[in-house]
Amino acid sequence: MSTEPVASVRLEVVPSAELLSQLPLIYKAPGSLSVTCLPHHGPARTVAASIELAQLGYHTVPHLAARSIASQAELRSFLGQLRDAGISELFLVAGDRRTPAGSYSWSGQLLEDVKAFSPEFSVGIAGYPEGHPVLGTADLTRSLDAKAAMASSMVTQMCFSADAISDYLATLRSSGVELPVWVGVPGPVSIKKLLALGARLGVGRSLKLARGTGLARALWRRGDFLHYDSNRLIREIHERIGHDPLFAGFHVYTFNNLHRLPGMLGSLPVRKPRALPANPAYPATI
Ligand SMILES: NC(=O)C1=CN([C@@H]2O[C@H](COP(=O)(O)OP(=O)(O)OC[C@H]3O[C@@H](n4cnc5c(N)ncnc54)[C@H](O)[C@@H]3O)[C@@H](O)[C@H]2O)C=CC1
Ligand SMILES: Nc1nc(=O)c2c([nH]1)NC[C@@H]1CN(c3ccc(C(=O)N[C@@H](CCC(=O)O)C(=O)O)cc3)CN21
Repeated sequence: MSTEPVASVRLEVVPSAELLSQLPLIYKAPGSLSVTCLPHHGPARTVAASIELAQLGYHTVPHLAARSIASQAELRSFLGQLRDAGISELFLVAGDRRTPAGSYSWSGQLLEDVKAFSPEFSVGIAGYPEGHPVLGTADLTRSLDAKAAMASSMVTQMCFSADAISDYLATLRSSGVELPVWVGVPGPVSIKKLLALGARLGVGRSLKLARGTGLARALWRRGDFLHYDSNRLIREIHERIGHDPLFAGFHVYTFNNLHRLPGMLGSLPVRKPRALPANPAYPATI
């Protein structure tokens, strides 16, 4: 019998009208989804889309960006709507809004209120295997120390290095953080978009690293400089940390580039569903 570990997968999607009609065609419920909260969208859009996706039967994890939440009253209202839709897990992050919309300026503050108002939610927080372009290591460590005890899991920022992720898990463990880690990897996306978004989101260091390693090799082997295929990176990460008890699975940043997802999901080293439905979906479901 193979001792090869299997992984779970979760897709990160951006809320949009097309998503709700197109996603079910290629990724079947009850797969897991993580729904972004971008500054120019605002949290109400994330909440509304998450509720619709949950109603379609997905395990849905809305992002709540602290700096985009206007007030405690707004937070209570969002939590009530999400709970009523059967949603039980959130991802809390500071968010990229330059000026906070209300009194929440970082995710620890938001986490405290979520736990005070609706302790039944489990909460994921962000992790940075390669640091953050603006926040220093001391800031990140302080923030993690403050949040870890209230959190149930971590999602890592997009990263192209299996070594960096493996080292990060070791650092977490040595600092006593034992949260299950969803490892954030890019999905199949055009190189142009990846570079543009990466620079804006602050994953420049990772991208620079990737040019010399996994990214460049993957592109070269495929003879395809237009699209990035993260299967190789995923395999490398899986080989390195697939057996680690802290490894929760892959969090795939899809950027809603759905048409290339089937090929990627089909080749992931993921947990297969126990019983295949009559018209099998891609096996990348939990
Ligand atoms: N990893 C991801 O998926 C996402 C990451 N982000 C980025 O991550 C940053 C940090 O988010 P968390 O890990 O939740 O950090 P956090 O909320 O735990 O904050 C860590 C420290 O950085 C400070 N800080 C956070 N955002 C700041 C900002 N925009 N300007 C000035 N100081 C700030 C906080 O006051 C705190 O001292 C966001 O601001 C954003 O750049 C945003 C959305 C998603
Ligand atoms: N700093 C930071 N902020 C984030 O929001 C973020 C991260 N990092 N790291 C990982 C993921 C990736 N995220 C993103 C960011 C942008 C798009 C995106 O598609 N942006 C489009 C606009 C989409 C729209 O308006 O509907 C763009 O062209 O900017 C998707 C996911 C969210 N997450």
